[in-house]
Amino acid sequence: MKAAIFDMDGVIVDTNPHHRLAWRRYFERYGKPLTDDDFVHYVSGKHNDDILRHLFADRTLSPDEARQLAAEKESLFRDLYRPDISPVAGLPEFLQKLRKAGIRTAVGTSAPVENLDFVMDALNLRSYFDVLLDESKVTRPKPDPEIYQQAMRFLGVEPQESVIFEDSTTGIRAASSAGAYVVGLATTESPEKLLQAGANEVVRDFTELQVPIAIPSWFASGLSKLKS
Ligand SMILES: O=P(O)(O)OC[C@H]1O[C@@H](O)[C@H](O)[C@@H](O)[C@@H]1O
Repeated sequence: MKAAIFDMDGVIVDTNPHHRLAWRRYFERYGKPLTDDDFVHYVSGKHNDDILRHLFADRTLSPDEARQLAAEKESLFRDLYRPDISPVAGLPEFLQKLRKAGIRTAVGTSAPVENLDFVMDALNLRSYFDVLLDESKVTRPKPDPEIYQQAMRFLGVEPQESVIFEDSTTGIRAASSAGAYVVGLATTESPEKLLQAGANEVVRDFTELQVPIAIPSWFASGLSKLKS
């Protein structure tokens, strides 16, 4: 493993209960209910354009209208989440170990840059990442693999050298099509759903994970000679 790439919502921060509340209030404003099932199907891990297309299924929004509506919702979300902001359990310690082990790191989120900045700055996490990619850096949102392919390109690693951490079935499909090893975090959806979507393994949070220690190749080959 040379690189660890993280989704943000549901992986770095367990924001989905607050996103659900913000979207629910927002949907109600426009006369539509949002059930928990709807949230998982049409919202979690999706790009705002896709979410708004579901909300306003009866008309086409202009790009300007969509941008303004998304900005309104995200500002409501940040206000709701600000008092509760905290990292997913074990994440800061896990990031410190990755740094020590020389593993390159990135974030790939469908959220706008305002949300990414809000999380990085409030939790003081910026220095742990080599690359931060928000929605504006891609033309095709998840489940398309573009954001993860870009992250690997920036980090200079191959898919088989990368581990991606994701919590939504939409994000897991993106990560798995990018060809990486996928760890599902069961913050938002059930472990069964994450495995079905293509996760290679599922954990509850980062306290369950070990950082592999890099063994120099000369030492590893010496070890295998000793064994044989
Ligand atoms: O790609 P990520 O980090 O899971 O972000 C997805 C989130 O992006 C946000 O902008 C949406 O409003 C959320 O509802 C959505 O879940």
